[in-house]
Amino acid sequence: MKNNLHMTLDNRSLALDVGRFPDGAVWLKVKDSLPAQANTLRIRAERMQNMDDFMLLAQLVDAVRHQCDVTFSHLELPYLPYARQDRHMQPGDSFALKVFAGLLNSLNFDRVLVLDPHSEAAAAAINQLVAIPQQQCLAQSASLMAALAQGEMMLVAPDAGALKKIHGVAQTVGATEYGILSKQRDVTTGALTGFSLLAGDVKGKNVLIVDDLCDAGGTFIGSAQVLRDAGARSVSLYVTHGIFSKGVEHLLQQGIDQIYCTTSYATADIAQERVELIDINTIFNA
Ligand SMILES: O=P(O)(O)OC[C@H]1O[C@@H](O)[C@H](O)[C@@H]1O
Repeated sequence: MKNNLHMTLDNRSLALDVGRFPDGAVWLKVKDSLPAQANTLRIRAERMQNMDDFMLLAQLVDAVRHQCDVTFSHLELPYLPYARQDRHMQPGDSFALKVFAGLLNSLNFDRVLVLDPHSEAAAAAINQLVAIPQQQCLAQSASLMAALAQGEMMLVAPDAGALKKIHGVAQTVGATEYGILSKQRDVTTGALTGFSLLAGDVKGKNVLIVDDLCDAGGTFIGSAQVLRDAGARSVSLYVTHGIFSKGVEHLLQQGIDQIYCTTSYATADIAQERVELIDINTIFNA
């Protein structure tokens, strides 16, 4: 079983072992000896996806605090699971982010650092949340920053959610204008319709669509079509969280020229000439 947890106590890294019992329950062990006291516990929980991952985190917190009096506990959670289920969307649906936040809050972290959460609901639901903003993540790509700083690319927000953040990105890269698209999603079926360019002259421009995450990619394939119809020369995509549930080729073959994303969820194996990964270590260390 792969271990996605990393921990330090007062900057000393401690080795962990994880596994699964025959009944399916997961187990975790801190292999190095724990001190009786420490000032700061830091845990990085990478690619958290399911309750096994959460149980391992909870077990790690319990194992450490059982033997060690810790003054401050910080969690780095690059990808926030359930972030998109940020309200009761339909009758019968659960507000999954709130349910998950309740579990996370029970671990009593003094700080929970999350990269570019999907919406403001995350900060409302999770205690002590520190959101690392989209622009701070994007800014760790030297090639992207150079292209944007030289005015070689025009920023585009693909929908209302992304529009809330694009201003911060524009300020960081010194862009004076950006394009705005709109789309509609049927929350029952997930189907996307009604792509349109609301603002921005993209004719002859290299554009960069900026959003928090890419899942199946429909948002960006639809957006790329509209942007190309409006005369865009090339269409690149930046997302903080690359789920790419239909693969990156699905996007690269349907109107997206270049993809940039962090390693909050995406793994190294998708990197290629047209896919640049931004290491989350550089973001957390910035
Ligand atoms: O179109 P796909 O990639 O499936 O979904 C990604 C979009 O769905 C939204 O929640 C995200 O913020 C993004 O705009």
